[in-house]
Amino acid sequence: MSSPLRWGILATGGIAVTFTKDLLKDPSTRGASDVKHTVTAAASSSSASRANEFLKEVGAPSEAKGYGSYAELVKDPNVDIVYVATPHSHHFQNAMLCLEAKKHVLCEKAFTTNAAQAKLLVDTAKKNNLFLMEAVWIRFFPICQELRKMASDGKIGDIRRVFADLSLGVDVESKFGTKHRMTNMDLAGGAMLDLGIYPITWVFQFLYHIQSPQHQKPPKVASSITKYAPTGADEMTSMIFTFPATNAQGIATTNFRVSYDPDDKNTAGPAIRIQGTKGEIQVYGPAYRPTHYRIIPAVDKDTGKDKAGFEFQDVTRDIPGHGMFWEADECFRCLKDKKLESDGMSWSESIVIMDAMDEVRKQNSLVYPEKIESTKYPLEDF
Ligand SMILES: NC(=O)C1=CN([C@@H]2O[C@H](COP(=O)(O)OP(=O)(O)OC[C@H]3O[C@@H](n4cnc5c(N)ncnc54)[C@H](OP(=O)(O)O)[C@@H]3O)[C@@H](O)[C@H]2O)C=CC1
Ligand SMILES: O=C1OC[C@@H](O)[C@H](O)[C@H]1O
Repeated sequence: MSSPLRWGILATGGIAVTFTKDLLKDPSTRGASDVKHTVTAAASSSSASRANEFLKEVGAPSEAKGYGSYAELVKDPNVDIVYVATPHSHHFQNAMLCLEAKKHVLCEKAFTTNAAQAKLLVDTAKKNNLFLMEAVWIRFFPICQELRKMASDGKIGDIRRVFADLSLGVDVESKFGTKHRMTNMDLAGGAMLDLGIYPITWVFQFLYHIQSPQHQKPPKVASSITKYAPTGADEMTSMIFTFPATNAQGIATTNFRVSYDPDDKNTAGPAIRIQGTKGEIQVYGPAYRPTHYRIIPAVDKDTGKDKAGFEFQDVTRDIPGHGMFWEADECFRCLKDKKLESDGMSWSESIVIMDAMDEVRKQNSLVYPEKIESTKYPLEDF
């Protein structure tokens, strides 16, 4: 495909601005010469003027159209793919709108509110021969690709355990209150769907994704949730995933009240530890935007002799922007190769993860309002 991929942006909130600015960066600044992106339209559910304001703010081409409804956006013949950037409560309805209008979709995380909705999106994409991907952007960071390759090449031996955390350390009452999308159950608020998806992704990258197909079995789940009493959203969630083919364990935690990095200086240590029989990979920086890793070789505990066969390494990888362009580049490449799904974030893996999060919610009686858990499409008055 030599012409640019033409993006439509559905919603104009915080992440839509960040993503679109990244998308419009010159690909050569990240060393990519095979991709081209443009923005041809954006829509805001509030007004066309908000959409036009957004297009100006992100520096979109002057011909890009601003719409006052999502329904108009998906009818635009100059849009190839839609980036869905609404709260997770709305992903199912919004992504269905796009797929039914025969548009390819990149849908923000968490994919949907439950696995049943995710399965329906996948069925609809398949039926309509469309590309669909959950926007778990870190999967496409070169640093993550490098670490997955290193681990699958056996550098740290058999991986037995992964610890991963993404916790904010905020005063929930003053920072979010009850209406913010992070705590509002009507918007599928809560730590797990918003933040927990990252530690879960780290666990899955190493204990599921890089495993051979016969080892890619859904994990057994044990979990505990503490709720934010005023709304019932989860504010502290800890999960243990045991993968049946290897018996390896992934411990994923997320928490609004304490931080993975309380002093913003990494004094607390790595946010992620990938532990193998020959050594350990430690990842620093927030789980959603890692920039730095260490590899620690293991020694034999009895003899003190090296077990690893490699030296300690401390590596920093700069990100030439926010880092969201890499997932957009993946969309371009998949479409160029006529692939409906990405190997980096496959449909089946998104569904296995949604299933695991459903199980965490079931174990802790965490239920969202019926309307946003519904698999009916379209839902009136949504
Ligand atoms: N990948 C990443 O790094 C990040 C991803 N996210 C994900 O992106 C999604 C959106 O998050 P974020 O941009 O921070 O959220 P914002 O609240 O900033 O924006 C959400 C936008 O969705 C639209 N919207 C439609 N219906 C509603 C509704 N009922 N309530 C609120 N907004 C609505 C609005 O746009 P309009 O009025 O134009 O229609 C709104 O501006 C979430 O799913 C989140 O998980 C968020 C932050 C970082
Ligand atoms: O995806 C995300 O990553 C960054 C966080 O600050 C944000 O809440 C979350 O949605």
